[in-house]
This record gives sequence, structure tokens and C-alpha cells, in this order.
Amino acid sequence: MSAVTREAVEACLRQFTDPHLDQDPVSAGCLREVDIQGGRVSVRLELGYAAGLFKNGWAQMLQMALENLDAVDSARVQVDCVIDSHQGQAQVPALQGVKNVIAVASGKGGVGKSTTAANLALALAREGARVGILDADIYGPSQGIMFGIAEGTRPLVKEQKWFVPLEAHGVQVMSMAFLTDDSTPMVWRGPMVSGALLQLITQTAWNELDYLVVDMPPGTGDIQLTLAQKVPVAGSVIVTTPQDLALLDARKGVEMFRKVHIPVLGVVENMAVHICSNCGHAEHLFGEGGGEKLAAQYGVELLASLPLSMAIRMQADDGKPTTVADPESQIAMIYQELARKVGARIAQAGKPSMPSIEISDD
Ligand SMILES: Nc1ncnc2c1ncn2[C@@H]1O[C@H](COP(=O)(O)OP(=O)(O)OP(=O)(O)O)[C@@H](O)[C@H]1O
Repeated sequence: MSAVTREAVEACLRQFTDPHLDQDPVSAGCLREVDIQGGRVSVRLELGYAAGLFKNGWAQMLQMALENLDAVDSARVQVDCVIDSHQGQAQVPALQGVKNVIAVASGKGGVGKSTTAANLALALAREGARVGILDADIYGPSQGIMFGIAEGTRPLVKEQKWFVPLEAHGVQVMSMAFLTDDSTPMVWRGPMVSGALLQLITQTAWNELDYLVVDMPPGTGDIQLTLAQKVPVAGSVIVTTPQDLALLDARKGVEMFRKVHIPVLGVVENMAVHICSNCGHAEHLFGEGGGEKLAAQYGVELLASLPLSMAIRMQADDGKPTTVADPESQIAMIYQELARKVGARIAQAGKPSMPSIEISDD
């Protein structure tokens, strides 16, 4: 029987496509170690994104494939997630305690941007990442409610300079709403808002985050542009509904991020389909394929499509977004897939800030 070779191991792994990277693990640069001892093969892969719910199944699948190779007696595949730091704009200083900032934006209000941001943050945490969320939606802050934080809860202040973010469902949460009360007028004009938001982002003592999700104010005006220019963003996610008008607005969002050199990771189509709670029939409320059309036109990806669902609204209103309230549901699985894809796109889009060291036995 011929001996096992590294080439044979790589060829075997190349037959499988990582569904988040859309590449086989070898071409994607995930293969870190191959150890061959007679008929025993041991392989270590590194994913640049959080994939706690995926990696064991992935390892098992690859392990079985390797064990099917002639001359292999036993195989062991280990998959590790190692999240590096990335940012789009070269000139902007990095945020202390934050590896990657994800901006969640929409061309207009009411499309479900905040709900998507909350579920994305929670889904990233469930995949094993350290996550924070910043509610920058200053005119309609809702993250406090969605994370079940009691009204009037205030963040602690450290060294008279840093806000200590609140913590809920394992995610660090910060919002302008935690610093103001009902009597504070929220009729600030653009420059004041962007100034205050920048302060909030840079003066929060984020604790070793892999990802900070920023729930951006809706629209593409000055506030959004300032944030996009001054916060070191790894990538943006545009939330849209399938109506034509919303899609037109979403285009402006894509263009704005491109102008300031922030990678647009993709589009999330929200409230796209109504699923009848009686018969399960899926109805496309505003016509089919709008998100796909936008994605194709701008060369960005349709990352996820969420149905119009009473559960999404009620669970978020109740302080436990679907990812936490019903983690095994089909909808929660869509958010998990979204989270892994967003992480994977960030890993692919930017260059790591530090060179990664490859260890192999040949
Ligand atoms: N897929 C969905 N199905 C049903 N309801 C949803 C869905 N997504 C969001 N909603 C509900 O729609 C309303 C608006 O959502 P959300 O606040 O997330 O939007 P937004 O785009 O952030 O709006 P704004 O920026 O104006 O605050 C909320 O009541 C939310 O619960």
C-alpha cells in the first residue's frame, strides 16, 4: 500500500467548499498543519471567522473524507477560529479594545436595521466571538429594549473618562439612551450628533472585542458620512426591504460606504417573505428577488433573507431577540448563517494587521 502524502491530503480537502468562504479550505488558506505518521493523519485548519456552531461538523466531515483515503488508517481534523483585526480606511486610528467594527446601515428608517443588528451581534456571540453593540441610532435608540436592559440603567464610569458598557445576553452594549433621559432634547443637529457619537464610541471601555456591531442612524446624510470617515470600519452590512423605494435608498448606502473605502460586505433583505402561520405557504409581499437584483447590480452579496415574522418583532420587543429567545428555530439559523458569512467576508476583505504564521511539518 502506498504511503499517505501531503498532496493526497490537500487534494482530498480541496473537494470540499467552506459554505461561508465559498472556497475550499486549502485555497482559502485555512490549512495550518498537516502531520502524517504512517497511516495516521492529523490536520489543523484555522478559520478567520467565528464559527462555533459550524466547526465541529466541518471537522467531522473532512475527517471522514480523509479516513476514506487509501492508506489512511485514522484521521484527526481540528478546526480553530482565529479572528484577526481588519479595517477598511487606512488613515483612521484603530479603536482600543476592538478588533473589527461592523456598521449596520440602511438607506431609510423602519426596514428592520436595529433588529438585524441586535440579532447579528447575538449570533456572532453564539458562534463564540467576543461582541459589543453600539446603538448609534440616536433618533430612535432601541438596543436597550431589545437587550432587555431596564430603563434608567446607567453605565459605570472608569477613571473619570471611560464608560463601562452594560452587558446583556453575553454582549457588551452601549447606547446614547443610557446617558440621556426623557427630558434631554434629541433635536440635536448633525455635527453635534456625530461629535457625541464619536465620543461615545471612542470613550467606551470595550473589553477585548472581536466584533463591535454599530447600529447606524438610518439614511445616508452627514452623520452617517462622518461616522463612516472617522470610525475604523471593517465592513458594512446594508439592510433593506424589497420595496423599490427602499432599494433605491439602499443603493445610496452602498455608494456612501464605497466612497469612504469601507467594504460593503453585502445586503440583508428583511421582511421579504410572509410565511402563513396556518399553512406554511411563503408569499413574496413586494415581489421576488429585489435584494438579489440590488446585490447583482452593485456586485455585493445577498447575505441573508429574513421573513416578515411576528416572532422576530415580539421577541425583540420583549428584550430577547430571536437568536436568544428561540435559538433552534429556522429564523435563528438564518441569523447564525448571516453572522458566519459576515465574519468570513471581513476575514477575506481586509488584510490582517499582523502577518499570520504558518506551521507545517514540511
Ligand atoms: N423580519 C421582521 N418581521 C417582522 N417585524 C420586524 C422584522 N424586522 C423588524 N421588524 C419590526 O419592525 C419594526 C422596525 O424595526 P427596526 O426598529 O429594527 O427598524 P430600523 O430600520 O432600525 O428603524 P429605525 O432606524 O427607524 O429605528 C420593529 O417593530 C421591529 O420589531
